[in-house]
Amino acid sequence: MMDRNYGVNSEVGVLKTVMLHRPGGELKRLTPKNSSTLLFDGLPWVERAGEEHDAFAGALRDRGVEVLYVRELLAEALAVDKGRAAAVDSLYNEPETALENLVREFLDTLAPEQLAAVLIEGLTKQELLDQFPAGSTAETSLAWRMMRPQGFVIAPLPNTMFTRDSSLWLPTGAAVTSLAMPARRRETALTSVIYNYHPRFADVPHHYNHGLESVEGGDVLLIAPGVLAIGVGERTTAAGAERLARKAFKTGTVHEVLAVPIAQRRATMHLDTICTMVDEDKLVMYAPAEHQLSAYPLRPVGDDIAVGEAMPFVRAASEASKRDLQVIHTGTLDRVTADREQWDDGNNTLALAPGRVIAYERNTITNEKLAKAGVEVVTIPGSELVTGRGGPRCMSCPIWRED
Ligand SMILES: NC(=[NH2+])NCCC[C@H](N)C(=O)O
Repeated sequence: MMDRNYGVNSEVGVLKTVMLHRPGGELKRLTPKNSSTLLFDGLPWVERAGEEHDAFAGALRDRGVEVLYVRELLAEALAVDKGRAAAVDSLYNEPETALENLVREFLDTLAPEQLAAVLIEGLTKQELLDQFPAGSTAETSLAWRMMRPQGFVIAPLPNTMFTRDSSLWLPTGAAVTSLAMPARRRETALTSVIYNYHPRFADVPHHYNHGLESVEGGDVLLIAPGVLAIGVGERTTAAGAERLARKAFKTGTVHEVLAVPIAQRRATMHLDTICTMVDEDKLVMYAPAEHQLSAYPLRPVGDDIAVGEAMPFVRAASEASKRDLQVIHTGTLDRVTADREQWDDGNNTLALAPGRVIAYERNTITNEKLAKAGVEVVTIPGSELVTGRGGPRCMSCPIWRED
């Protein structure tokens, strides 16, 4: 690890480099009609969301973290011919149609930055007609003919700001994940383009890919060096967790994986909506989960794996990490505050270093409890960002942490 500037071996090691996406035009696509399909619980005020996100990035930079942006990395990867071809090809899985040809022709006219914007923000029929009046060449396409002007020729990706989910990093390299929800699947195609074609990542080994069983980064917690916890629920399947575990064991850097069944509900879509590590021996957790969560320990045995008996999660995590883990509860013990602050991502913290986390300012009770437990809490605003149901951990993909 010495001379590499990537790799993540714990949730709390000093954060050096992180990938974010500043939300923009793709959020302007959200309407009351499409927001739930696009996985938002409200319609964010887009400009304010951008400002809140800048405060998040600023809090990271002020503490010495290098912030990389998806849009810029993508544009740089699209400047590579093969990267551009892969990105455009990822839009289609059928043989050519008149509409596809038209879109391809239009995309060919775009500079890398513009192409990156369209791939994230999407493109409507009307926008295509305005920018590329040759639209009539698609008259032989039924899809084109029947599409309303506001219909999407390229669907927007409003969840791009949750960079946690479409890839994750192990000590030895990156794993592009396989997203479960149709509204998000294309995000991983773009993440792949970045990791495959951006010169910064040229030498990085890949440990998963987006064609495999579904796994989302929000479900994967590196609770201690060499120990992964993987939530199995709405977004990550048991088969996905098993596949990732096997691949992680092959890297030689992970020696235990805890597969943690979680309820298949929106409020608990990922393991990191239920708990996150705030220090080497502390985690913040939705109180009812402490006694409900269980874990199946997986260990490598030669080329295969052994699956142990399910046991209480906190005990399994303490044993695997050889630490007596202390649980700090979200909100208060009455279910109302706990449910509210869990829903608003009170336990979705991002560790900057052991005992130092970024959290939404709105979850005042949880933040107070963290402070009382000796955790330094750096707060950021999130009134608009929270409408997408994700907090500081979901909005960040650590690429490099110190060991
Ligand atoms: N790691 C996370 N908890 N990510 C939150 C993702 C939120 C996003 N709107 C979704 O439903 O997919």
